[in-house]
Amino acid sequence: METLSVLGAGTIGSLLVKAGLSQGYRVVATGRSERTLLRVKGLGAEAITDNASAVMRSDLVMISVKPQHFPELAKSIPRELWRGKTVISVMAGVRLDTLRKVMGGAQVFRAMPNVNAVVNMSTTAITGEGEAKELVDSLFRSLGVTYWVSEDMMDVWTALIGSGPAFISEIVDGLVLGAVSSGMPRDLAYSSVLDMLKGTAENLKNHKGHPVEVRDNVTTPAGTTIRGLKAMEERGVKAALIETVESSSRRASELGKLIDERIRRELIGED
Ligand SMILES: NC(=O)C1=CN([C@@H]2O[C@H](COP(=O)(O)OP(=O)(O)OC[C@H]3O[C@@H](n4cnc5c(N)ncnc54)[C@H](OP(=O)(O)O)[C@@H]3O)[C@@H](O)[C@H]2O)C=CC1
Ligand SMILES: O=C(O)[C@@H]1CCC=N1
Repeated sequence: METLSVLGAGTIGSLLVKAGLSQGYRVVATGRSERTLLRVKGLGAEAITDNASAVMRSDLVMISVKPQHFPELAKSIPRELWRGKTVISVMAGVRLDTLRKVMGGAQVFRAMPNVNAVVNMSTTAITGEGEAKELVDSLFRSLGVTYWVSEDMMDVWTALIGSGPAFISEIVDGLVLGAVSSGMPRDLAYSSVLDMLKGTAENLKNHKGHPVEVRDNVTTPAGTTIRGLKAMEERGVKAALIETVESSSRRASELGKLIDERIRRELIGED
């Protein structure tokens, strides 16, 4: 049985632990706090604090600490331990080039799943090269669907798909509040808006054309929809959504640069 380690078994790391277990790996997970360790133990993984030992014992290593914690994590693992390992980072922004600087001799991939992995509906982008490609793909397929993309798509993917569930949740909350404000009980509004969201996604997928065509099919002249659309235009909802993704994507590349600079300075000794 092969061993997979998950360094940083938090929100996403725990889902990676579940994926590893479901694929038949022996899983070693790391964390700092008792709470994190207890949670992954409950999932059926071995839980430890020693990252170096976890890497040493595994064939496949997933890195799921926050990007800001990566330099500290990297410092705690002797470089020679990475040789021959397959490593998958899910950290936002941190580039393959930066990871390879730290993990010379490893086969390195980046993946960007989303929290919908909790219901096996993650939409995961993966980038990287090497013979482990199929193995990496099948791990993430156990959490939903996968797309292989070039690395220059990863920052915008992180914004659109990684952070996307937060943006959609915010929109859902706004719609529900609108219904409550118009007299509908909250529970009814919430459950019906989720069904409508699912139905709209299926409808758009089936339609295959541009989403504005579906919008126009709903919009009766002088009817109800056009009044709502006008309010959206007046409040700049579309512009706000464009800026949401742009801004979030800029942050991903900013994080990537910051971590790269820290790795160069603190681990490679470059100025
Ligand atoms: N949340 C999301 O929807 C997504 C997140 N990501 C990426 O996943 C990564 C993790 O995010 P998320 O799961 O939300 O964050 P969490 O804070 O939930 O998880 C990070 C975990 O890392 C652990 N950790 C930190 N430093 C160390 C260390 N030195 N050794 C061992 N464990 C350590 C923390 O342990 P402890 O709690 O014990 O301190 C924590 O459990 C990020 O890089 C993020 O960019 C990617 C896609 C989606
Ligand atoms: O907010 C973040 O930085 C992470 C990356 C994608 C989702 N959550």
